[in-house]
Amino acid sequence: MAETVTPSGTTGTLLASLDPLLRTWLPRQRWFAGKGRPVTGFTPVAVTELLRPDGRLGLYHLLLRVHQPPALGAPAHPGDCYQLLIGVREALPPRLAPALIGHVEEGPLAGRTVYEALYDPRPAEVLMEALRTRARIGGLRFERDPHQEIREGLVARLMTAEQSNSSVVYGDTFILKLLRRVVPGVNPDLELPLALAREGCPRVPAPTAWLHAEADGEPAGPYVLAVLQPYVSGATDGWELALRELAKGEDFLAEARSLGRATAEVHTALARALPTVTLGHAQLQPLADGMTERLEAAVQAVPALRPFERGLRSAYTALADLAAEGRTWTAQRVHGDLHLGQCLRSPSGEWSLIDFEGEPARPLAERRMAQPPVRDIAGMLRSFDYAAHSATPAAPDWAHACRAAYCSGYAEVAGRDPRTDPVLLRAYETDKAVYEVVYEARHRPDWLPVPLSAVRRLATSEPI
Ligand SMILES: Nc1ncnc2c1ncn2[C@@H]1O[C@H](COP(=O)(O)OP(=O)(O)O)[C@@H](O)[C@H]1O
Ligand SMILES: O=P(O)(O)O[C@H]1O[C@H](CO)[C@@H](O[C@H]2O[C@H](CO)[C@@H](O)[C@H](O)[C@H]2O)[C@H](O)[C@H]1O
Repeated sequence: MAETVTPSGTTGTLLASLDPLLRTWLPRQRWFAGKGRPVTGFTPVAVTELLRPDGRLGLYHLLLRVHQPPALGAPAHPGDCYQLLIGVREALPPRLAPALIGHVEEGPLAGRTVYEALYDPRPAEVLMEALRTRARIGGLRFERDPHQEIREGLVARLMTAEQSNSSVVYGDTFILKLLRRVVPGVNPDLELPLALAREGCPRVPAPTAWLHAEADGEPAGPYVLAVLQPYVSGATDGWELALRELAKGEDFLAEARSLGRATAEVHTALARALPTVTLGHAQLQPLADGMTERLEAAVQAVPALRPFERGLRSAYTALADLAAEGRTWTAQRVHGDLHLGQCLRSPSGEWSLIDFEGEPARPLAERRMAQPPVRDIAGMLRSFDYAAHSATPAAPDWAHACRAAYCSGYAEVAGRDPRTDPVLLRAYETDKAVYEVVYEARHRPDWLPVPLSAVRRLATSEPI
């Protein structure tokens, strides 16, 4: 992509002054995916001046390629591209102290303070105004659904939740998600909600506006940088709600059933909106091989898995055997990373599904592939199990009942019960549990017993 030279200075000098500050600040951010490897430099992909720094405030939009040595055993890589919004002020007021990036020592911004601009309502409102007016600034294209209105003057606040990206809420009316690690091409976080909106599916907030950056010479097309959706005000996510009911000793059957119905509504609409394919032996064998390879890598990383390896492997060979006998399955676009935390319940009891990005660590092309819908169902079944095993004492019967209610709800809408396909379901649930073992070993070792208890069950193929 051609870089946008800022009107009041050159990209080079701006970056030279930011470089030492970003090297220490960037790896500390929750959304920075390259943790554990030093940052050795930056290349600008695009730098756009959104507000010229005057005595009070300046604002830059940056797309930066971040150079790092490759992870051990990984091939050389040009570096991930990140989206940053950098504010410039003479000094930061105390309320913006957590946003500090540092003090610039040299160049045109010498003596100024730079900071993470999303913490500051004013720059966040500049973004909203650009979306509202469908602005074109440098290579940035702010787009809006012409049928949806955005009221002027909505007050912005940054969400403080632990996230892979960053979100700003505007007056309890909209939420803007800024993607942090970006790649050129269609992003399922915009693609799927737009497709669902076209189908009239009410289970996903319909995108109101979005931000693209031109990507000259990139065959995949422009970057998707941000998506604005209606904010589900007063919502509680499914994970919080499930834990709350568990703590009260209450069942979660009606909600689990309703979540099953919501998942099926989304799957049915996606199957109408986007192509479906039939998976036979030629597709299933590599899919089962991929699951086996992930298991082998997981056993290397987490030796506690070793006693179960043989039993878990049998889940994948059973799937490949069925395919070899001529069994086929339909695949379609799916959510790709569904769990209770991705389900929001409005105060009136309606469920919405959010975050269609898929597993962010996987390549875009893989995240956009058609997959058996059971993949999402397996994710939700694991989530009920997670909730039940994080309660004290663990409540396996609670999980069992929720899982059954969820499948029944799904069947009511989709016309097919996932439990009638136990081999496929077990393979996907096993793959997810193995992923979770690695995830917990890396990020939350105290939680490792939760997926390990499922591994024990799945290795002996107990039915759900
Ligand atoms: N439409 C929405 N209405 C209300 N809250 C939302 C909405 N979309 C997202 N959120 C909140 O923002 C959080 C992060 O959103 P998500 O899309 O999962 O971002 P990330 O990919 O960074 O994890 C969610 O956990 C939820 O609490
Ligand atoms: O939400 P993310 O896309 O960042 O997903 C990652 O983190 C999740 C935890 O926050 C993790 O989910 C696992 O723990 C959840 C409870 O905290 C549980 O509801 C999920 O079922 C379980 O998989 C997810 O695996 C990981 O990719």
